[in-house]
Amino acid sequence: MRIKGKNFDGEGGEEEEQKLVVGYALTLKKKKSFLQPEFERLACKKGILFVAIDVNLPLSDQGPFDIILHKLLGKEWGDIVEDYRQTHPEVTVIDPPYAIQHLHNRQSMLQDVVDLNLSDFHGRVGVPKQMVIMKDPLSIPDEVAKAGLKLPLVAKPLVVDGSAKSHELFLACDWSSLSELEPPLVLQEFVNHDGILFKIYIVGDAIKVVRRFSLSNVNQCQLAKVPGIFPFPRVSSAAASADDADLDPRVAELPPRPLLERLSKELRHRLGLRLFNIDMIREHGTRDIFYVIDINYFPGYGKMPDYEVIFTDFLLTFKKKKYRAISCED
Ligand SMILES: Nc1ncnc2c1ncn2[C@@H]1O[C@H](COP(=O)(O)OP(=O)(O)OP(=O)(O)O)[C@@H](O)[C@H]1O
Ligand SMILES: O=P(O)(O)O[C@H]1[C@H](OP(=O)(O)O)[C@@H](OP(=O)(O)O)[C@@H](O)[C@@H](O)[C@@H]1OP(=O)(O)O
Ligand SMILES: [Mg+2]
Ligand SMILES: [Mg+2]
Repeated sequence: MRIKGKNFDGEGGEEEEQKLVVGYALTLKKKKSFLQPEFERLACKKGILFVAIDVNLPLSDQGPFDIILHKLLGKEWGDIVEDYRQTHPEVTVIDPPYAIQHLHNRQSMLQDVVDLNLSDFHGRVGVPKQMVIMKDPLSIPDEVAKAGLKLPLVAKPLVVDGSAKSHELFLACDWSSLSELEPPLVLQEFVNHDGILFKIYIVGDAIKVVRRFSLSNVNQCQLAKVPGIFPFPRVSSAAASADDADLDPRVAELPPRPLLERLSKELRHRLGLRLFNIDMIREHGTRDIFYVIDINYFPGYGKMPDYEVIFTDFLLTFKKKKYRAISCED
């Protein structure tokens, strides 16, 4: 007998609380950073139960789930999730593998920002001039010159597959060194941005923006003095936030809220994704010229302030009238 969201067994009057069951398929690293004890506790209090998916067992034999969250490498896993999505329309799979795939290529990931053409809405949002090099490193200087790109350039592996190598970036400061780079890659003009980057986290309809430290400006004089290609560290994914740093207010000023809302909403729809973040920089010497340089699927939400509450609220929007006899201790 079901009464007002409770399930009674009819005999001893035992109550079974309704649970929202969230199956997750995440790497160990991601599980550790995302499923922090405080988050799990809060979610549990709100009736959300996280269940680990065993990737060695058929997905359909597990559950039942209300929601599936996933971020694992490889096409094989993507195919399994896509197949499950097709055959289990009653389960909310966050997000569709084909939509996530779009962010695995550094060229296609920024295409929607270009198409969006946000040129006069509380500021301008574009992407740095960039080109793709598929092969033949020796031809890079010529190709770059033909495309009209200016030095310095940021060289990024074309494919982002979650591996450490796909995050190995280089700053290329002179023409001849360009041939030392390893295609396939994206070459992107380096945009001076006073060393500060805005990470815009999206969780469904929610938006949270934080400041992170980034690369310092590079001037033409420095360029002439230091020819070559230089690897650079993953400065902006460090946990250290620049939110409390003593910054020039013109540099620290967050991008206008209406612009962030419009950009996030558009990208959510165009990408067909609910969980991602956008790396955005403000061009040095301007107040409202912004560039999107990177978009990441299911980023490090553990570093997002208030992520526990924001994520719990997001999951609760999928709450369905289902009653299950699973307790948080199971
Ligand atoms: N076009 C650019 N102009 C200036 N700085 C840039 C540019 N592209 C990248 N950077 C700097 O390099 C960092 C890494 O670049 P990017 O975010 O594209 O790499 P990633 O490996 O995808 O990083 P993430 O860890 O966020 O996934 C940026 O956070 C920023 O500090
Ligand atoms: O390492 P963290 O948990 O912080 O998350 C990072 C995440 O790594 P993980 O998914 O393996 O955890 C990265 O994913 P891949 O591109 O390598 O797939 C990428 O999204 C980064 O941008 C995230 O850092 P953030 O941009 O949010 O600071
Ligand atoms: Mg980035
Ligand atoms: Mg990235």
